[in-house]
Amino acid sequence: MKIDLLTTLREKNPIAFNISNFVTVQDVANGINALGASPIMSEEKNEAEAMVQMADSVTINLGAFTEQQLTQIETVMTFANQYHKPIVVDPVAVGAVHYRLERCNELLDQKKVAVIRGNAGEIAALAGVDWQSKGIDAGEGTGDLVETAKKLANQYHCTVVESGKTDIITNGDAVIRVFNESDLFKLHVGSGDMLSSTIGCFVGVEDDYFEAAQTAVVVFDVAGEVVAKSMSQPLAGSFGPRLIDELHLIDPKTVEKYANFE
Ligand SMILES: Nc1ncnc2c1ncn2[C@@H]1O[C@H](COP(=O)(O)OP(=O)(O)O)[C@@H](O)[C@H]1O
Ligand SMILES: Cc1ncsc1CCOP(=O)(O)O
Ligand SMILES: [Mg+2]
Repeated sequence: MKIDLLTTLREKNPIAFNISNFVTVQDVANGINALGASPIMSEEKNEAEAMVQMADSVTINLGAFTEQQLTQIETVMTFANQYHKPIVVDPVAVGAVHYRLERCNELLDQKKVAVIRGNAGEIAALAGVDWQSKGIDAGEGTGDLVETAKKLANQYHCTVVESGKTDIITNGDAVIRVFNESDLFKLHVGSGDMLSSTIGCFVGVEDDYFEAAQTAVVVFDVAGEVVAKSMSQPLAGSFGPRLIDELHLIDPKTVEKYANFE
């Protein structure tokens, strides 16, 4: 666990190119900016090469893609592979919508990605493991969460972050479990999108994507935990802005103090 990557990130201010969704794009942009990276979003295929050339990483969120945006996504991922820029994929609701699963499988079969970050339902769907997803949420299942994440990581030779009460991070062999968590994450639509984009920020400054993902998850989860502990009641509308506040304020010593992982 390289917690000092947070200092490196704030020194380098990496450009994090995000193809986002209209639901959470502002939270994602503000979370990246607060953390210390530099967000840029685009929906225009014709500027894909320029965007990828200047970016340190690319995060692809499949939350609300259209047929036209899928063409932009394919173009961006092609340039990201060509220019050796790490790609993070957030496969929103692929466990609930077969069309999305098919498109995401095609992208993963054709392009090289650094990290896939999803909830248990999304990771299980991509790994071909039986699970009952529920819309954008994890849903229910009996599959082994660790084996499912490892299977997908080995399927695409990448790092997988399977988020949940315990976040599971694996490169297909080693496994890190992060126990920091807060129920308030579930109250805030966009928590997963923000986690994926946070991972995008860290893979932009660290070539060991397994390490980068670990630090991103711990920083993000500890930030959420610190905010939740400061709130006397679960205020759904306040958690998001306070999480962005904490992503700006949190320092490596606080992360070190509260980090709970194995
Ligand atoms: N049941 C839970 N209890 C506490 N924290 C959770 C729970 N599920 C997810 N989280 C946290 O919420 C954040 C977003 O993860 P998740 O909700 O799984 O993604 P998504 O929003 O894409 O479904 C992660 O930091 C994760 O640790
Ligand atoms: C509600 C919704 N619909 C399409 S994308 C989206 C946001 C999903 O955000 P998260 O997966 O972080 O909860
Ligand atoms: Mg999600």
